[in-house]
Amino acid sequence: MVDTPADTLCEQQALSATFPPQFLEFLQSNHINPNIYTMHKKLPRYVRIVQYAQRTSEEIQKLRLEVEADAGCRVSKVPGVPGFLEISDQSVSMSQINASACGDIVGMDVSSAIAALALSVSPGDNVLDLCCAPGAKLLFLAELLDASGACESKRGSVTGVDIAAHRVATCCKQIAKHAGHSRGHVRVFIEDGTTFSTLAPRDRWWDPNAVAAAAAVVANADGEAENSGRKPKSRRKKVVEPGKPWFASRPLSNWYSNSGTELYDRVLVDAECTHDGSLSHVQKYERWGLEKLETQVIGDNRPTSVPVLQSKLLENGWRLLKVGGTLVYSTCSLSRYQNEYVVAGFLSRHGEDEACVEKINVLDDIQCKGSITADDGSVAGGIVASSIWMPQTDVEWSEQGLSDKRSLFERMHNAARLDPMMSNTSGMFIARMHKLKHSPQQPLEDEIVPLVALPLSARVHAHAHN
Ligand SMILES: C[S@@+](CC[C@H](N)C(=O)[O-])C[C@H]1O[C@@H](n2cnc3c(N)ncnc32)[C@H](O)[C@@H]1O
Repeated sequence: MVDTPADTLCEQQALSATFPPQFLEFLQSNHINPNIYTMHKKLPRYVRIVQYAQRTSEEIQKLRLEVEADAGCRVSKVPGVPGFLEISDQSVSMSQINASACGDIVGMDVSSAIAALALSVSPGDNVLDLCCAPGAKLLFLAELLDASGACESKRGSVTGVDIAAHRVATCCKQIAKHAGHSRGHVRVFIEDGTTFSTLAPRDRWWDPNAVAAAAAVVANADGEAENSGRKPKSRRKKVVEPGKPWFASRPLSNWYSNSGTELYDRVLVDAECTHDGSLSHVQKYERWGLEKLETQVIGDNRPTSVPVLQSKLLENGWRLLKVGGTLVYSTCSLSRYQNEYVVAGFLSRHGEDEACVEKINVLDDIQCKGSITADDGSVAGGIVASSIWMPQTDVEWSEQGLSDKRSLFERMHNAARLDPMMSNTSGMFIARMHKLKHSPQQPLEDEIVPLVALPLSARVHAHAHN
């Protein structure tokens, strides 16, 4: 069904009436188009097929048809994004799909998949996920690593870090439920990603004979890791404690008794943000009470404190990355203060000989594969990325006070935005960075800031309403 301009206008007016004024002001001061929230019902729902690489094409086709029958609408594969299905009707609930209850599929937006795929995980990589909970990307990365042949090469690991204990508990539960074979590579820490310093597991730590033992590790509902049966009772239960990792696999925990010597090959900084681009996140507040949008999304002066946190997470992720390695910085915010200005601040501390923002090849692949086509030949859409934000004219550069900073924006032109108004996905910013050499010296704590802070007037305003 095609919307008329009158439909769209009504939706926009309804939005202005429903969102709390402070949230609308936050959108305005962050240059975020409020109309993105009219897209939620128009976008498809995306799901990921768990353990995709281990399934035959016949099994995948059978699963797709089962999901289609339960959903009662068209379900198609997403071109260029292996293992993802698109359910054409966003209002379909996961609870009505049997494959979800059986753990064969999990809900995950394609924008998140693109952020993880942008890392280009290769066989044997040691991957660090610095803001990992509740674990959607971590699980996907573990599967990608497994599918890349980690099992055969006996190398590779995924290390998750998150500061929020309750979210790590959910992450551990997800690993226990869905990671299957790939859990043999995973460990998770409750720690502050801005100071996390544990190095990657040593090369060739992994013993295929121990995979069965890894399967005996489960996480209970409180986020406690248990080893079933084998150890004396006194040692059986390990509560996940700050500073101590929860191991999804015994071989990895055996390794941990030795100290790490390696930096990471791949680092994902899927940073804490105001989640304003995640349409499903904002949608949840319709059930929880829209007034909570103010306290939880923009309360505690978050619009100004979060970009500083993001800059510190990015800086620490970079410190832990090998020369020759790849770091992906992503957020599900569409605020330039949390995206372009954070990356520009980072590039101002790391010269062209140290850091280069690379093309996100997977986006090209997805976009060139074009529209999503169902088996019946009908076209459902297609994923389209937008360029980063930057002033367009000389006047705009000087108005923004960025005339002498152009080169920083030019250096990041390969980063991308997924804007729900045109991307056919939820909102996401993705920058993929290649490390050319180590920094001669680490920046001082108070130097680690975004290039531009939220203007004072907007800051005072957000603060005055708290
Ligand atoms: C956007 S969410 C991450 C989503 C996750 N990557 C996924 O795909 O499921 C951001 C996460 O950052 C975590 N976080 C916030 N501050 C942090 C810090 N200082 N160190 C590590 N994690 C932090 C939050 O607890 C939250 O789980």
